[in-house]
Order: sequence, then C-alpha cells, then structure tokens
Amino acid sequence: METGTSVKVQIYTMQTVSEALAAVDAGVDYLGVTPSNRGLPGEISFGTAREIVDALKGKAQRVALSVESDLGLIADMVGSVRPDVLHLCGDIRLVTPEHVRQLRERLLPLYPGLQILQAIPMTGPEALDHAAAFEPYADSFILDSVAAHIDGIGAAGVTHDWSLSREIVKRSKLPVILAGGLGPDNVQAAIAAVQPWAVDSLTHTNKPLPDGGFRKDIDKIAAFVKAAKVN
Ligand SMILES: O=C(O)c1ccccc1N[C@@H]1O[C@H](COP(=O)(O)O)[C@@H](O)[C@H]1O
Repeated sequence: METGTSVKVQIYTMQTVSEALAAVDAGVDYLGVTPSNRGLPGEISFGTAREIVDALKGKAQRVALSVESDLGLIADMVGSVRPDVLHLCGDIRLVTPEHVRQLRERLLPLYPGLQILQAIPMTGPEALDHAAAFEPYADSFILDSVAAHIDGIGAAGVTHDWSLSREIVKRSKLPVILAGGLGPDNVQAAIAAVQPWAVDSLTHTNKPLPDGGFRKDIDKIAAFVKAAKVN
C-alpha cells in the first residue's frame, strides 16, 4: 500500500471500463470490482473484471473483492482478474487468520506484489480482537459495516460505531480504510472522527437504475473525493 499525507479514496464497484476511467478522472486512487456470481451488488464476470483491471493499469490501484470461503475459488479469481489488491470480505469464521496466511503462501509466489486487504466486520468491541488476529497476515484493513441480507462484510450502506474504528486505527500498524455508509455528506466527519488512511464508498456514490441495479454517479464520486481530500 502506498502511504502519504492525503487521505486516499477507494470506490466500489466498477461495472464497465468507461465508468472506471471516469472515476479515475474524478481523482479516485483505488477502484474496486466485484467478480462474482452470487448476486452481490454490482457483481460482474471475471472476464469483465479483467477488462477493467487491464484498462486501469498505470492509472489507479486495482482492487477485487471476494466473499468466498473456498481458498481455491479465491485463488482462481485472483488468477483470472489479476488485481493489485485482493480484498477479503467473506465470513471471518470461515476465512480465518490461518487461512489468510495460507492464501499468502499460495498467491504471493505466483503474483509478487499482490496486497491483501482484510475486511473487519464492525459489529461491536470484538472487532478490536479480530483486527489484532488478522494483523500479521494482512497488508491493510477495511473496517466495514455488515448487512444481514448481503453475503460477506460490507455493502451495507450504513455507518457503524466510529469510536471502535478510531481505536483500531490507533492500535494497528497497518493502513486502515474506513468503509460503511460513507458518501459526500458524511465523509469529512468520518475522517475527523476516525483519522483513517483511506475512505471507501459504494451505496452513497451510486445512481440507482429502474431495474434495481445501479451505475456509479460520477458527480457524487467527484464530491466525495473533494470532501475527503480537503482534510
Ligand atoms: O461491493 C460489493 O458488492 C460488496 C459485496 C459484499 C461485501 C462487500 C462489498 N463491498 C464493499 O463494501 C463497502 C461499503 O459499502 P457501502 O458504502 O456501505 O454501501 C464497499 O465500498 C466495498 O468496499
């Protein structure tokens, strides 16, 4: 993970090359894709995810998430999509710190430089213990809210207890991304409260479509970037 003084911005989830390139122009540092066939919000095929990742080479850091618990399926996704960052946001009872250690051992010789971004479910004070347990095996954390109707950690569209997030930022040596219900209207307050290395947004930078899907709202992304980087 690149470090520096300005707060970094990560935006999910790109579904086309053109919206990913527009998000780069809006100043986004980390762009996320959701290569999956489980009905996740904005999910796309491995092939489309690879096209987006290839188009972003040299323009932004490319992040791909997985909610899978089968390490072979996670490895297959990385091999097909080839992101810079693997974002693990599956059930931490099934993908444990030991599993993340095994994934590192398996993937890093094949994809040198691959970074592992571990999601921590911000369900309560136990999140502090979870972060401590994953710390030796992750390169960075994303502290995210959890929704009962979505597989994995994230895409909840709601905030969580930022005082717990602040405590993890204070205790951890790793770069920490704050996620969960962030948008242009609350990102400055979130940064002030948590002092994260980066902020992340999905739901509140979306433009809903009549069919129930969405595309990214580039104006909202630009407003999010402006608000985040003013701090
Ligand atoms: O993006 C998804 O489809 C997704 C699916 C399952 C788990 C996590 C997912 N995304 C991550 O969740 C954050 C926060 O979302 P929101 O802003 O609260 O809606 C999103 O940015 C991704 O990092």
